[in-house]
Amino acid sequence: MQESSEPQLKIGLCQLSVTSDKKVNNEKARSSIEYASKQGAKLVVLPELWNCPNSSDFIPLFAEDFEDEESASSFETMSQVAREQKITVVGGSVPERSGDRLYNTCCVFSSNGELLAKHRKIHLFEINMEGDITFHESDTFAAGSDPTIVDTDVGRIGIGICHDIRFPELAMLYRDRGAHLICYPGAFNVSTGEALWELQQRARAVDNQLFVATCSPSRDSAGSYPVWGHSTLVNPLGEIVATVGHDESVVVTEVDYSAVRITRESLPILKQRREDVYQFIGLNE
Ligand SMILES: NC(=O)CCC(=O)C(=O)O
Repeated sequence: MQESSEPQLKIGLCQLSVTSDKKVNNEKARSSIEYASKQGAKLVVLPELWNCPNSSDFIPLFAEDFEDEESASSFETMSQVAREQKITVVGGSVPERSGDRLYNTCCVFSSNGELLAKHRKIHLFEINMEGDITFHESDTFAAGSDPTIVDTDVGRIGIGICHDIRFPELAMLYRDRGAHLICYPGAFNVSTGEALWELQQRARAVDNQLFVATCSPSRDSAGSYPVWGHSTLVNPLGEIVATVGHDESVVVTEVDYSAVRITRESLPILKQRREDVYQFIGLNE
């Protein structure tokens, strides 16, 4: 197992209140990253759709073509602040425009501000709970089709966005490729959040014996989408290291990568897998 050169690091989870003013959102992201950095964080995670209300009216207007500096103020803000603060940024997600498509995209920046990776949300959120919530993310966004695993100054990180957390196969793939931390910027909703948000994080962490970090917008964010909040860090035993309620807040906490090795040595479940017994390919056909 390849361990990070820095086995202990501080991570900042920036649970931001999203407004309908992109400039304000960019400034909030900047100041929350600066704050986390002052507390010693070497890695920060921003929320899903932190620069834009989660609503089909706003998303096309706020979308950025990352190749075009003029349209990409959120992209540029993340790159700049990463470089200024010498901090790795898992940039939550922002709407990305590529040709005539929109993607829900997480950009990861190195501590010198270089774009290391771009994750386009793979599993778009679809829900129909009668009398409660209906949401069809695929009405607005196209789905990505690539897993994203990225080598940073602070270790090898797998990236998923919100609903991606419900698919254990993606987390297993990241674990197989050597990730010791999976970051899921997310915005679970209040109808599923209480029962499932923490459970999904702990399940992905405990099954794969790695850290899971999540970061959500706060409940009072603009738009009609009811956000659960509760940004959290979970360790490889499935324990909550730090979490927060639904208000705007920056959580700075510690990731101790040695916990991955210790957990895997003491409970070697990953070596006990019986792939001769369970084969999934073709199950749905
Ligand atoms: N933004 C999302 O993908 C929401 C996912 C969610 O709330 C769920 O229950 O899944």
